[in-house]
Amino acid sequence: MRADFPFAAPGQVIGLLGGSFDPAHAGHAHITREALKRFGLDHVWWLVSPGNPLKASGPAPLDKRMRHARAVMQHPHVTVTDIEAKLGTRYTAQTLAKLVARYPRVRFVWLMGADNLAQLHLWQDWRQIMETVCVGVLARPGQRISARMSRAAMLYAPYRIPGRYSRLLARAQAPAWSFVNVPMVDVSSTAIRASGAWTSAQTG
Ligand SMILES: Nc1ncnc2c1ncn2[C@@H]1O[C@H](COP(=O)(O)OP(=O)(O)OP(=O)(O)O)[C@@H](O)[C@H]1O
Ligand SMILES: O=C(O)c1ccc[n+]([C@@H]2O[C@H](COP(=O)([O-])O)[C@@H](O)[C@H]2O)c1
Repeated sequence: MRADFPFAAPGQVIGLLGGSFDPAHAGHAHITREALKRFGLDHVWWLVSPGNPLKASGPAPLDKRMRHARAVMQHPHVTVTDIEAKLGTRYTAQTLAKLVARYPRVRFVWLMGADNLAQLHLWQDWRQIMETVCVGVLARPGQRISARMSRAAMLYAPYRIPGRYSRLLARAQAPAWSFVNVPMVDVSSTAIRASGAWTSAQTG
């Protein structure tokens, strides 16, 4: 295994939080800490995306986003990575296929905020994602209803693990997903960008 890919021991359960992180903020850090606890994860890897395939405008340079993400998320069980740039993937289904092949004895759980569950049916090969890994969804302000009524939530309703049993997700067989009603932090990258603070930020 190449040294620039993070280490994971056989049998470990790794949560993957993909995002633009343009910029990373307290909401990302909060759901990551909650995910570690609520889904019984050993570790979380942040996948700082080369660029969301559904977003028209490109994000800030990857190295700037990585530096800032590392400053925001300092936790012994969290690693900030640019794995997708290294793998040459942008679509989550492709990323997961490559990670599963590269780490055959590791269990991956895809993590996302409720807004992403509401949109999941627009992602490339989204059903393949649901069939490949377990999915942990964390509440986000204003998104509870759209997430619960989403196409993904409806179609995969029989495979939902109730939030009170969310720790079972780590050992479940895909398809399986769980929505947890964690306390919410009302922060977004959009709002930070709109404030101008990120454009002028010199991180690192
Ligand atoms: N405050 C939050 N509460 C819950 N989930 C969040 C929050 N902020 C981000 N997330 C989740 O983190 C992941 C990465 O988010 P992303 O980097 O797009 O941040 P964002 O604040 O949603 O950005 P933008 O405003 O540019 O869309 C997504 O799954 C998103 O749902
Ligand atoms: O695979 C797709 O079609 C796809 C479409 C939209 C978003 N994603 C992924 O979803 C994650 C969150 O994206 P974002 O930009 O909302 O932070 C990030 O890992 C993206 O690569 C993936």
